[in-house]
Amino acid sequence: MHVVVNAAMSADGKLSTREREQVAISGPDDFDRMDRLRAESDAVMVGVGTVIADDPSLTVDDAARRAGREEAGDPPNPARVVADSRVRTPPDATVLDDRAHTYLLVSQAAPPDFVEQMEDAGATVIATGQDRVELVTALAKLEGDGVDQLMVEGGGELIFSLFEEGLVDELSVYVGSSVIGGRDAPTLADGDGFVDSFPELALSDVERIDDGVLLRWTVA
Ligand SMILES: NC(=O)C1=CN([C@@H]2O[C@H](COP(=O)(O)OP(=O)(O)OC[C@H]3O[C@@H](n4cnc5c(N)ncnc54)[C@H](OP(=O)(O)O)[C@@H]3O)[C@@H](O)[C@H]2O)C=CC1
Ligand SMILES: Nc1nc(O)c(N)c(N[C@@H]2O[C@H](COP(=O)(O)O)[C@@H](O)[C@H]2O)n1
Repeated sequence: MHVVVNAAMSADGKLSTREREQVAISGPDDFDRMDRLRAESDAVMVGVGTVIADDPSLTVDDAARRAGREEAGDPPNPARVVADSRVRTPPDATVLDDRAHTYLLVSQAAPPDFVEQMEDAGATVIATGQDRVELVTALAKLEGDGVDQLMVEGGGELIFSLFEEGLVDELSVYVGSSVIGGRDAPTLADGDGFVDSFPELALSDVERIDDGVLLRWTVA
């Protein structure tokens, strides 16, 4: 499996505000690039924090791209993947609509009636880990289901864990021209943070887009 993390942050490294409200950091061209990346992926993943904060669709906006996927024998939209240890995804969340298939990655601590509710909504539930989703096993199961190209959009808690587990192959960060601030505002990689050994990146590309810059790295 090839895992690409793609996110947008303010000039001061924030993914959104301290109130965790969605902010349009990307401009139109970067949102279009993100749409293309979604269309090229087998699945798009977020943490449940992003589902609760943003209620995203995680679908492909451009009709021609959806048609292109269908011509290639794929569903119009990539699958959606939510890391959600205890099933906090609201039953009316947009990620559960019928535009794409959805995988819910849960832990053994997920309440069975909540799991059943998600399955009734059409989601495929994958349980790994005691209290928290065990990402290595969960991603291996997704790969077994045909997910070769996985795009991860965030947020910072999930991105940190993926780096911690050595699961990230590429990182694309759009840096927008705004300052959000806030010591408690989410950053690109939150979690507990690294203290003595840090994932090493190799810069592969720098591109000006809209009024910001796209930085691309591969993970060593
Ligand atoms: N600018 C951008 O590009 C983007 C911005 N955002 C913003 O980010 C914010 C949300 O980010 P954040 O709060 O960090 O939430 P995340 O989306 O990273 O979700 C974190 C939650 O995922 C669940 N989870 C399950 N398994 C794991 C695991 N192994 N490791 C880590 N998390 C796991 C945890 O909840 P539990 O323990 O219950 O399972 C955790 O609290 C929002 O404000 C959103 O707007 C989000 C995406 C992109
Ligand atoms: N690439 C990017 N740039 C931004 O400025 C953003 N705010 C985000 N957020 C991500 O996009 C999701 C919303 O997408 P939908 O169109 O609703 O599917 C949001 O949940 C974040 O993952 N990304």
